Amino acid sequence: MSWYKISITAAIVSFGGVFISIWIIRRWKALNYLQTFGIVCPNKAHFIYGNLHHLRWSKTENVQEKQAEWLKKHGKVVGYYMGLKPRILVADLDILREVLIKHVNIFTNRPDVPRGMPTLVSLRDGRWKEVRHILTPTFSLLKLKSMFHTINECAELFIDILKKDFDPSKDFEIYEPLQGLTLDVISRCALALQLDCQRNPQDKILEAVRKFFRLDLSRIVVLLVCFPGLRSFFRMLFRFAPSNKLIAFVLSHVRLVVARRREAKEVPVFIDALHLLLEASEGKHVEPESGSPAVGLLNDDEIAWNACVFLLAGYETTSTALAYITYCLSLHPDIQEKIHTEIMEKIGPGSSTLGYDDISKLQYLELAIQESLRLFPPVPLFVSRECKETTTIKGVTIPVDCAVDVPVWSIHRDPELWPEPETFDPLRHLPEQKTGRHPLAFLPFGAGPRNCIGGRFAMLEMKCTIANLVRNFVIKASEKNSVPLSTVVRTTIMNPTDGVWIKLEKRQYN
Ligand code: HEM
Repeated sequence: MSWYKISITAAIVSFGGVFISIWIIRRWKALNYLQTFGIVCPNKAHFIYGNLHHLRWSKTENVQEKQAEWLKKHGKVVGYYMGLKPRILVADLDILREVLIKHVNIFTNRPDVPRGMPTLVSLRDGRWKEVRHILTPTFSLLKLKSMFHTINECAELFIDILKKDFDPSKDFEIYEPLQGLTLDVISRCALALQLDCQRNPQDKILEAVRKFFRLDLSRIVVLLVCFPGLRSFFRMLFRFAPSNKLIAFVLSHVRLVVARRREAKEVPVFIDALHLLLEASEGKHVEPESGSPAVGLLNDDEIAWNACVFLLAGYETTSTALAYITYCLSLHPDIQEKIHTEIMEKIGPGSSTLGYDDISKLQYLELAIQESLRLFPPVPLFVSRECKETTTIKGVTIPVDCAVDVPVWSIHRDPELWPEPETFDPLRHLPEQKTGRHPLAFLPFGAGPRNCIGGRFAMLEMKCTIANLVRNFVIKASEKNSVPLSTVVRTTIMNPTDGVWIKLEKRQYN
């Protein structure tokens, strides 16, 4: 071999050696980042995955159970790594109050949400604040009142379809019909888009959003978590991915509605989210904080994406919550009967249409819904904030770029906050029972200025649906459900793995 070939080989080997050494040192340093700030990391992080394999690949436990185990063993602040990304699981409610509420300027953004989609969920810093300000009035009490008629119409159709299809001798899977219901409701209330998913379970949009939430992106997510440097490459590939096609499909429908609205220049019967978004695009609505009028305006992309996010966020979360409530009531006939008695006393028997004021009288029903949200929070892993500057709270130093994760499921089942946490007891949520309990002990909708914008809307929809259901049927337990009910978190929503099975018995009134 000639000398110059030897020197080229030697140069490549040395260059490769230096490159690999730097890569190893940088990874090693990254995986010791939290420890240098005194954060306890209970499990040794894998050089490639971090602690991903501890959380996501267990055959016996799901993510939220593993988190609960760490917190039980190692205290209320626990560090871990998703790939190289440092994260701190914080179950100390005083620290969480500082993070979610007091220091919102430092903890403004959600970590790891895909960038490039200008939605409320993923927007950052000042732009998030402006868009949140524009969209907050969408679900004010007044607007909710004007939406109630539409919500109840969909709930009544749900009951009619159940009555037509039901067979008292058969077990009935209720999660899928509930998904049709919630998509009909949110598409009408947020976008004035008349879908008919309940009568047409093959509706293309329903199928598209269903597929979107069932996509198992786990392998790609694992790669991205382990090698964040690959993100731009995958962003390019995602254009061709099925999930992107589904979003594009929903987006194109939303854009069509936007165009029709603009042409017609009509004001809808009630002011829906799309109307507010369109007004914002014309500068009628916004008071930009920056002083420059153009900054506050929404562009067409932001309108379509945010309308789309309402559709997605409002559909899966609420149908999942409703499925768990139905499940809890099927196991607790005594509580179901109390709800029925309340309906009889406050509204009366018969088949009169429910009104907004009727629903606000049903306090015990609201307590039962809250208790189901405590035991089965549909969004248990999404309350999370990225730290913009190293901050010390109650002696715990949270380093810059680290994510603070709120273990909602563990907090909701902490026996110090909730005695006998496995017991389904709606009365825990009575105002007098709440005194003395930390305000952050219950966070199914997150907390602070970045909490769920649709929480009140979801509560109204759930109360209306369950009131209609309990008024017409006795919900009975089915043996088809696993005990305890098996759940799975694919991305953000905790779904019942095999749906929710119940039996229904029609109520008879004279
Ligand atoms: C039972 C139903 C629902 C549950 C359990 C739920 C739960 C949550 C949670 C836990 C968050 C994160 C909050 C945080 O980080 O502090 C969130 C955010 C959000 N939710 Fe919901 N949600 C529900 C229904 C809805 C509905 C009906 C809509 C819209 C119509 C909606 C729209 C959103 C949006 C846009 C965000 C992001 C807010 C922001 O970043 O400013 N959600 N939700």
